[in-house]
Amino acid sequence: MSDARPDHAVGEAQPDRGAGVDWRLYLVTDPHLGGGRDAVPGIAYEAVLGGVGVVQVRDKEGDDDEFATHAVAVAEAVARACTETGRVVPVFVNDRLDVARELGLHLHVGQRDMPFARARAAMPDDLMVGLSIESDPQLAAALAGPGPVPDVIGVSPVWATATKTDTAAALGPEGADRLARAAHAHGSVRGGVRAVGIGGITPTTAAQLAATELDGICVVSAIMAAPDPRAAAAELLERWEAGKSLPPEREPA
Ligand SMILES: Cc1ncc(COP(=O)(O)OP(=O)(O)O)c(N)n1
Ligand SMILES: Cc1nc(C(=O)O)sc1CCOP(=O)(O)O
Ligand SMILES: [Mg+2]
Repeated sequence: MSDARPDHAVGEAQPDRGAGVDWRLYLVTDPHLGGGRDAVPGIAYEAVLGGVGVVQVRDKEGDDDEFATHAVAVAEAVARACTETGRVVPVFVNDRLDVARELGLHLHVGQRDMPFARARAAMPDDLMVGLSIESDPQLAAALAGPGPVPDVIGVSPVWATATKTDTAAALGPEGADRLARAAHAHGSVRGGVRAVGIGGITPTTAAQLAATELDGICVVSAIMAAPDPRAAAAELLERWEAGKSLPPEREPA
């Protein structure tokens, strides 16, 4: 599992919106695991101080107005942490296109939400749209063109998780690596389509993914349910980085 990346300078057809984003550690929020909706902004703030580089606001309950109020609170907390750290941390909205548009936030959709092409067409050009990918055929379809491709894919799930039980079959590190390679090889975005793995990622499993071509790991419970979200984020990042610095596994002779 090498780090080699193709050169995408030729044939670029889509803005590289994901450039400059620190994809290594992506937090998806959850109001229940976090101890209630009101606790989520504080957790997101702490998580960014601990090293989270991307945040997605996910809350399946409530109407769009309630969700928007919640998303504003989370985005403001992330902005405060960015001011303190000098970093730029993009905020995605899970599922809700109208809220993302209204608030000027990025959007993540899944295979059972609205079609990606519809979401992309409705979103402003400067905002990212992410898509969940559960299989090779789904990725092939997402990259087939001729329309825009996702700015980032959530490779899902890497492992089974109690946080979301209606997932596709677990891909494992090998499957996640295969999908990340295919996303990176896509030629219409200069840096390739970014890929983060989601599902069952903990400090223990994070290091196993560092050897893949994923750009990062995406977690819910490992940060939302942690007693100290800042320390949890820092530990996840440390495990990811430690895994990156291990020598590559030798091919059998
Ligand atoms: C980064 C990322 N990847 C995958 C998902 C899952 O999206 P989806 O399949 O639409 O499921 P819900 O999160 O909407 O329940 C995600 N949210 N983020
Ligand atoms: C939000 C989400 N989507 C998944 C998918 O497979 O599409 S798994 C998941 C939850 C991941 O939670 P945890 O980090 O606690 O395992
Ligand atoms: Mg969804």
